[in-house]
Amino acid sequence: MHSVSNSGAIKLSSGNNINQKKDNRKHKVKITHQTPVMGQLPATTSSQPKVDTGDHGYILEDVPHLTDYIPHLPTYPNPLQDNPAYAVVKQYFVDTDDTVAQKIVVHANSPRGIHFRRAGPRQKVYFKSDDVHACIVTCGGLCPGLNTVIREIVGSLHDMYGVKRIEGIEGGYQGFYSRNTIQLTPKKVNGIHKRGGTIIGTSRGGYDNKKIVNSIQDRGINQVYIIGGDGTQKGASAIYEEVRKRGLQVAVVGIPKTIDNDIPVIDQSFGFDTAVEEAQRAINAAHVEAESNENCIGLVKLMGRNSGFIAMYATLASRDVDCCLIPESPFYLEGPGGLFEYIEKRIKENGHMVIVVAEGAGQDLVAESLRANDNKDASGNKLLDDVGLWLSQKIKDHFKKQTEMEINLKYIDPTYMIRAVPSNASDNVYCTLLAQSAVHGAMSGYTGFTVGPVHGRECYLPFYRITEKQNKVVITDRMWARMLSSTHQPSFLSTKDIIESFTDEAPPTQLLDDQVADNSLVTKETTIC
Ligand SMILES: Nc1ncnc2c1ncn2[C@@H]1O[C@H](COP(=O)(O)OP(=O)(O)O)[C@@H](O)[C@H]1O
Ligand SMILES: O=P(O)(O)OC[C@H]1O[C@](O)(COP(=O)(O)O)[C@@H](O)[C@@H]1O
Ligand SMILES: [Mg+2]
Repeated sequence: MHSVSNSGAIKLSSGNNINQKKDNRKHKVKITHQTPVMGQLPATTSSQPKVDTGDHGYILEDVPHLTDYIPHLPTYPNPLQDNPAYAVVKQYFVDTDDTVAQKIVVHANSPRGIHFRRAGPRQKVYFKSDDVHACIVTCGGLCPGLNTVIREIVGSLHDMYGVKRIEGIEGGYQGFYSRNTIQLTPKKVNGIHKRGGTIIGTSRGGYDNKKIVNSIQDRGINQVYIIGGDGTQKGASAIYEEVRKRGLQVAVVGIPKTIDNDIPVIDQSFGFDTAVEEAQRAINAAHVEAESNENCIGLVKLMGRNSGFIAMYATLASRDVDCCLIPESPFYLEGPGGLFEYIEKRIKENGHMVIVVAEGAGQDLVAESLRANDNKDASGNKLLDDVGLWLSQKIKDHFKKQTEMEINLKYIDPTYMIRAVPSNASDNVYCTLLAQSAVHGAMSGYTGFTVGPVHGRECYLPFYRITEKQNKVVITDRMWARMLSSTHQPSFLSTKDIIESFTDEAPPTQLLDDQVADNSLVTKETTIC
């Protein structure tokens, strides 16, 4: 029997008929009374996706469980059942069959589509509290909220499950085999959410799968919490595979971190909200400078290597920005419809303007005028040329040589100031949910997964789902249109470009994948709304 909650969480259970009727009426969907065929596929070998199917096109993209490769593991009652704080919560434990729909905008005849396992505490756990030896590692660039996640993992393990042995791995992945660990206790992490950075340190590079798993095995660690971006999660997935190959009872859990918000599937990544808020300060400063000086342009560079979410949201929030440039939207400088023409128009009209540029924007243009740069950082990420400095120079040169107009340009690069701040209140709550979900998942025996909200519900996601592609701003989407209409900037796109953007790759849509044939639907229903 199927039931659909308002939030999109779908429950596969033998629930009661009254609820069934209510849901059918509410959603006007004819649901036949058949039990979904769960568990049809055999337990997977490593690195194969674990997929179950049910009726009406229902698909569960499940995450691995320790019992997939270590059968007959003993279980224990969840200690939370005796926790007074949760005593009043009705149905505190998540039903093992609860799943969350990936896409919630559907048509009457839509197949039910892809679902993910709902996160949360289970009735049975696969670790005795006294036997748990957990570790936490943070990798990649800084992001507001890292300390909050650390604090909340420690708090959840300790307060909910009575776990005492928790270690921080110092300085990212390489810390597993080259550094000492830091004992993490509730006292040690008290108040760290009010500080930026990560108390256990982070790094790029230094990933050595065998050495890391040896270290996990030698230290007797059986729960590994790995906080980091796409590179980190790829590494976490390989650690899980190696742990599984060795047959270890070790839960490997990823917590996705990216200030750029470029991780797909999840609603948003932690620290993004804080970054957008903090970016307002830089934009305000640029606006104050621009307004107070004659013919002045305030130029702000914001983070966003491949995705322009911070720039787009900061622009939309501010309303003082006249032009926002992001990696997903190519632009050009010279000629009709170009950036210089628009700047000239705005300065003539208004006497000043504010431009926001994401760090990955216009890299093709920058590369044309500077020597080719193939430099990479320690993790193998391409090092970008500074588009902010390049654009400042280009604008100055153009106005000096080509026009009568004297302009004044103030350039602000707040990158490290933004990502070094502590997370704001909303990110703190979000980090708490992520950390609690991660801990519940590991204690329940799930492994090889990452956590995150899908339509507001915390889910367990297979690693491949979040590492296979990057989340990008869809420039044929309503959100980008909202942004364009707030700045009045040119779109820099011809009709031909728009048509090509559809044919190159169909934009993501809320509708299920096999309904994406008609582009008129796609433009109406997209992921960000
Ligand atoms: N494909 C990969 N496989 C395994 N480890 C990786 C991979 N890409 C990056 N890493 C490791 O993950 C860590 C963080 O990666 P990085 O790209 O710097 O940041 P992020 O995790 O934020 O993307 C580094 O220690 C790096 O060596
Ligand atoms: O200077 P660093 O430490 O290499 O980091 C710079 C990069 O990190 C970022 O802040 C993004 O990092 P994450 O997506 O991993 O959070 C980018 O915007 C920027 O290019
Ligand atoms: Mg990355």
